[in-house]
Amino acid sequence: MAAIVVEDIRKSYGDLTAVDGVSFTVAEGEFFGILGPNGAGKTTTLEIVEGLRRPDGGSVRLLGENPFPRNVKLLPRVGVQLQASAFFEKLSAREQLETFAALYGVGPARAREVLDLVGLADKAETREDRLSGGQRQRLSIACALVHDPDVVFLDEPTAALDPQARRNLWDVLRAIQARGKTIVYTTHYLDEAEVLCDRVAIMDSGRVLALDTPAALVRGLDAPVRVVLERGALAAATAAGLPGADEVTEDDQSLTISTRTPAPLLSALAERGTLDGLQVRTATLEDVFLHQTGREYRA
Ligand SMILES: Nc1ncnc2c1ncn2[C@@H]1O[C@H](COP(=O)(O)OP(=O)(O)OP(=O)(O)O)[C@@H](O)[C@H]1O
Repeated sequence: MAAIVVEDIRKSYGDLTAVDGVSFTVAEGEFFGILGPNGAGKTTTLEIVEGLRRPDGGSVRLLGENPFPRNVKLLPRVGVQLQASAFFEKLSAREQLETFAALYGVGPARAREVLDLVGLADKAETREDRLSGGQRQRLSIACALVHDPDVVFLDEPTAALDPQARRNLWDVLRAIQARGKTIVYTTHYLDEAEVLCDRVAIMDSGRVLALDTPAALVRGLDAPVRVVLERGALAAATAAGLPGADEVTEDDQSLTISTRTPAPLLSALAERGTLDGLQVRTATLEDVFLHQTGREYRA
């Protein structure tokens, strides 16, 4: 069953069209990513689906309900983490969560449980303003989960985190999905969405340019595999003569062989003993973005 059905939603702010006819469906238990550069319309789309904004046109069904205007039937079933989180002043992580739990009519035991889930059990008694950026981000996700909602919305949960904190948070997000939750999240990190999401919608200028599993989007490009060698490992002319080599390019650092048949090329390179430092690169979601828009992806 679909957890979310979005049909042709639109939203303008004055002359600016922020969301320009967006449609998608999210299945129950799915990890769905809305991706795109800054200003693509991700947050506006998410806020409309959450019921925080009224669309100018189109329709949204969230767990079978219309989320706007504020639909109280949905509140116990939906968890929302906003881009800018607000906490109660001077409370510890545990007290924050117990307060949120109480607002939802949930007992304090649940606060402990979600602290564990987001990996903050050892910070339970630390005041929110003394947590690191990554820990605060995890606390705000815990607040969105405290009432055990079925659908969780996260707006850029990994923005502004260092790489290690980002990866820790990935484990948290995977643990949430493993509990059967539907997750809808926005990000401008395409590499991250590629590893986390079941399906992604790539947005730009208020529209969905592409929507599918990351693997299907990349496969659909039918892009060659690039085999990268250190410069000097092989002469360009020799590389061009190898079986499977379609195109050879060189720069100061490396020699790149494009191929659509990597197996014979890699065995020819192995026979020559040139595998040291070799890298094999396949297309990524950034290439999908380039293909769709004709411009490089800039988060
Ligand atoms: N309340 C508002 N009033 C006027 N313009 C807005 C408002 N909110 C968003 N916009 C504009 O609408 C466009 C889409 O914004 P939105 O926040 O939805 O994009 P986004 O993809 O989430 O970007 P970001 O990653 O920067 O949050 C942007 O050009 C933004 O400046």
